[in-house]
Amino acid sequence: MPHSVAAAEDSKALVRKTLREVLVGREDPEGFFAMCVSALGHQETRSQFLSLIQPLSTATNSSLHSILTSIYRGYFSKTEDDELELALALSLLEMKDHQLSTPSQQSRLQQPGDRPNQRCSVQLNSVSQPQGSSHAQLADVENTNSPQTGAWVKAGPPQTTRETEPQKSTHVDEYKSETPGTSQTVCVSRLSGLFSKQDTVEEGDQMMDEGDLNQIEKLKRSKKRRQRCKGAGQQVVGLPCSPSAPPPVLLWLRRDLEMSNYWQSLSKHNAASLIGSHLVFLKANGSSLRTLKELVKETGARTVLATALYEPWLKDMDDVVVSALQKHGVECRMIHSYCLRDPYSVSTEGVGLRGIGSVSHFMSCCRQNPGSVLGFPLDSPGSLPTPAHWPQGVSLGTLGLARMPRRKDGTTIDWAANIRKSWDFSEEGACAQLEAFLDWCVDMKESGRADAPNTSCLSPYLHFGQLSPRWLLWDAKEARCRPPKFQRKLAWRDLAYWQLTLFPDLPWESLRPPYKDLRWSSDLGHLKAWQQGRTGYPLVDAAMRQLWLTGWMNYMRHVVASFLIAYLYLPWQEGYRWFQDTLMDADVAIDAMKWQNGGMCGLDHWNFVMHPVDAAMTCDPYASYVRKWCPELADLPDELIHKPWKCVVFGQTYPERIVTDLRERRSRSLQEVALVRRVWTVCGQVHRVSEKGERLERDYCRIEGLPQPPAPQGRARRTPTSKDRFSIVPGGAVSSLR
Ligand SMILES: Cc1cc2nc3c(=O)[nH]c(=O)nc-3n(C[C@H](O)[C@H](O)[C@H](O)COP(=O)(O)OP(=O)(O)OC[C@H]3O[C@@H](n4cnc5c(N)ncnc54)[C@H](O)[C@@H]3O)c2cc1C
Repeated sequence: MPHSVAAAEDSKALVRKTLREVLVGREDPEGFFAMCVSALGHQETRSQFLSLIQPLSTATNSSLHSILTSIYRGYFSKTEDDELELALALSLLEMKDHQLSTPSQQSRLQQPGDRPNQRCSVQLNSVSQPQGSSHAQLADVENTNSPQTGAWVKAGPPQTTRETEPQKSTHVDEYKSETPGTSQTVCVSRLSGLFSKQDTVEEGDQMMDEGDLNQIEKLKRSKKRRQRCKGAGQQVVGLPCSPSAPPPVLLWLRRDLEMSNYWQSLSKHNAASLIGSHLVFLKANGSSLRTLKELVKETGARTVLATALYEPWLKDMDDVVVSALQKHGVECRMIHSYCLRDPYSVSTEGVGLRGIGSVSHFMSCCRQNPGSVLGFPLDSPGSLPTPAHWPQGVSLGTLGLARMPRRKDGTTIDWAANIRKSWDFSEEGACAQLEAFLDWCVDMKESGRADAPNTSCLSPYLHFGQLSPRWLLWDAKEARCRPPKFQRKLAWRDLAYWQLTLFPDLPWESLRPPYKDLRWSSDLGHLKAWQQGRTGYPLVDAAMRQLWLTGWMNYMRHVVASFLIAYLYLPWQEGYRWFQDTLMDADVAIDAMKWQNGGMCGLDHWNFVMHPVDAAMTCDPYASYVRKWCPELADLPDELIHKPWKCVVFGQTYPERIVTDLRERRSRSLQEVALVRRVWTVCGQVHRVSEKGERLERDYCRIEGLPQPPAPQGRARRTPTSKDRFSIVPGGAVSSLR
């Protein structure tokens, strides 16, 4: 089936599926209509919507049918200005039919920075990834009936739909050695690996970092480190395996996947071009394996080096490609770089499972079972040789990574404009940020303040690969910036990936089964208000607006997560998805681990809740943060700005609070948690809490093939009580009470 026809079918299937959600009350009519406009486009919606909803015109569903009809009529009979307003209203609705398997590419909604008269309707084209089973992913690679679900999008809003980057995707870049006498090599790495200094080649006892392609800045200031590397007998290498590197190639594997953030990264720094080479983009039409095989054939490569991916479903996919290549006599070697350690190599042996989920436990595991040593980072090559033959590539634009939504008049909505202003995506930008951080990190105070840059702000660069964790760790050590603390933070990162390898459902399912029984709210209005920074609580709103406008938020992630879960009772998965859609550093494993912990169902769940007002006293005591992101409150005096309801006429300048009974809500939330922790039912049997933890642990071990835990000792984790302080700001990243 031609691709466009398949995509149209996918869109229609999605529409039908969402219609079923409307029927069972899980999606509302406006949301459904918005999704239709986005998925089908204006023309198609105009011509087909009424026939799509025709089955509802029976007596049972007639009221729903008439609601949908009136939305349709209203929408298509509006003038341009009215339409913008309506589109805005529609855009505020979120899809319920999330594709949880991956960071969704949800629609961007109306945001604080948008002026009403800029509102407009859009046609969105983003496409969600397939549901996250490894089979699905493999199917995608192999082009066997991939459940690529087609556009899921919504109409809408003004500057909407930010297609976020899902997991580090399956980009592939390749290098071919043309040097006579050396083995022909294809280097396959993730995009993040491509630009980073992080790829590590292990040879015997040695760990060697693949040099980054354009670490010019780094090269200038890393003599000391280079000497140390050489002094330690390490071999300094540029690109893996071959001194004569082949052309870097980026092979785009996922059909239809839009990844604007990657696009921005790529367009900003085609690293290879700075050192005498350039990046060749290849688009795999349906099967990455086929394209890769063709490239191997074309280049005569006998070795493939690949950056390892850790998401279980992507690893499965890689395994298939590797084994297929090996069958053809191509040697494949996976290079570990995105984390400090290969999460699949971390073992609990000698440490046990008690405390699993905490970073201390994780670090003990790493210490006890060191596995391969953390090598010195190595410098990048000064230049890359030009190959005799360049593979034929396509332009970056052809990959369709950054398709912006369009208005009806055809103009583009550039939702990323503010984000571009906020970040320098180039590697130079990353290095400058790193340098700045290293300059002040010695005096770094862990204050959890929103109004001061108290952390490195490097996570997007770590995510996209302009910086590698190994270099960061090394540089931080050199700069003496409280290395143990910093090392701990990077260990958190690794811990998240370890958890994901143990529990592949981490982004979707509450890890602690009893918590699946928690009753969550489905108040879409609350969700929208939270997403848009219109909850009426200035600290929460400031953070959510910052997130929208810049793709970033730091410590405030804890505040907004607490608010969503403990005060609005919205499922943590909603927060996870929104963060995936909006964060520049959106990372499947870290994001999921943190939201699970915030939702109290993770391995290391939070023992605090950040009260949206009280937390402001410590996070933003002079209200400069709130003044910056909620300018309509800027003139309020300090003592009122975090509680504007005491003085502002609502609805005109600043939204009214969406919930006011914080104390009761918090108390109810605690009761709910206490309840599910007290009793949980499995197969009709009621288990006491005291048995639950052990049972869970044993079940996990059995499922994961881990050794059985030792007999329990010591006290069980404490259930939070209403006497707990509501707004403790723990120092640095959150740790448990343990
Ligand atoms: C609800 C929630 C969702 C989150 N989602 C993400 C996410 O999608 N991607 C992401 O990178 N971080 C996430 N974090 C963790 C943390 O907030 C960010 O890593 C941090 O704010 C990034 O800022 P920084 O680079 O200045 O961090 P720094 O404090 O300077 O730390 C340096 C690096 O260590 C790592 N790190 C720091 N804290 C943590 C942590 N608690 N867990 C894991 N790694 C950590 C990050 O890679 C970070 O860049 C989330 C936190 C919460 C509460």
